[in-house]
Amino acid sequence: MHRLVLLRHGQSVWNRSDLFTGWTDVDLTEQGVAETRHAAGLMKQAGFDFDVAFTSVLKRAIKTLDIVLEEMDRMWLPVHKHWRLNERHYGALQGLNKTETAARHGADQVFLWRRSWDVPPPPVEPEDPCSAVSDRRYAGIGRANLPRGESLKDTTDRVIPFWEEGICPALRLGARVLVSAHGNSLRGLVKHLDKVPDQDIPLFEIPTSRPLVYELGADLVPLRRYFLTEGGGTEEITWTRREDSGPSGVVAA
Ligand SMILES: O=C(O)[C@@H](CO)OP(=O)(O)O
Repeated sequence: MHRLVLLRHGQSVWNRSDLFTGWTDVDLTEQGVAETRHAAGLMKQAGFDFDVAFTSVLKRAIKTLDIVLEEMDRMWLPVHKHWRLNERHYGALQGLNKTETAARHGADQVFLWRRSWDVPPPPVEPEDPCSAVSDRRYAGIGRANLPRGESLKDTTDRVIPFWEEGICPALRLGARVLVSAHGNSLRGLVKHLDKVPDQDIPLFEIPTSRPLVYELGADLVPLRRYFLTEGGGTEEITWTRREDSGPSGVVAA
């Protein structure tokens, strides 16, 4: 059995202010730091340990990982940072208030932008300060490959190559893996791992700093998935058939 823990970063300054964040590099709030320390405590209490960690190139996920490794006295572990684990690029929505945007464009449109599988947000222009074009950390990617606004599908399509080439080899070697990333890069990974139908993924949310544990079989097929809870407890995720979504329809209970 292989164990993988997926951790969405703690509350960020822009989570607190209800702003579309995406690739904007914002910090954790005090609450985000506290809830991350708490998450580390839950993992320690459950007897978890890690051999390698992966994170994005955004400081809210990096700091979340640093806090966990410090709390678990594992600051010496190898850490790999990769832009493919970044949050979904929110295009021209980055920096806008989510509630005000819903008032302007309608709640249905904003729900499509935020939670649909394949509707991208309006793209950002390369000259816009929200664009990643002039950001040195993305210099090696090539302008043509830099996202200007991603749907969840686009995000998943760029996360999965790193999952397959960066993370799976470590799991196959027997490493216990921690991934500190973002709501949508992790939702995309969950969709891929559990083959969640497109119409059901909008219903699945990952709270900030709540360890999501996957137990994977020898072929890295998920056997069990659960959130860690207080006192070493677990909250199982069971993908159950949903009546109105056809034979393949599943939804997280
Ligand atoms: O703003 C963002 O980048 C994300 C995560 O906070 O928001 P959403 O909940 O819309 O996916």
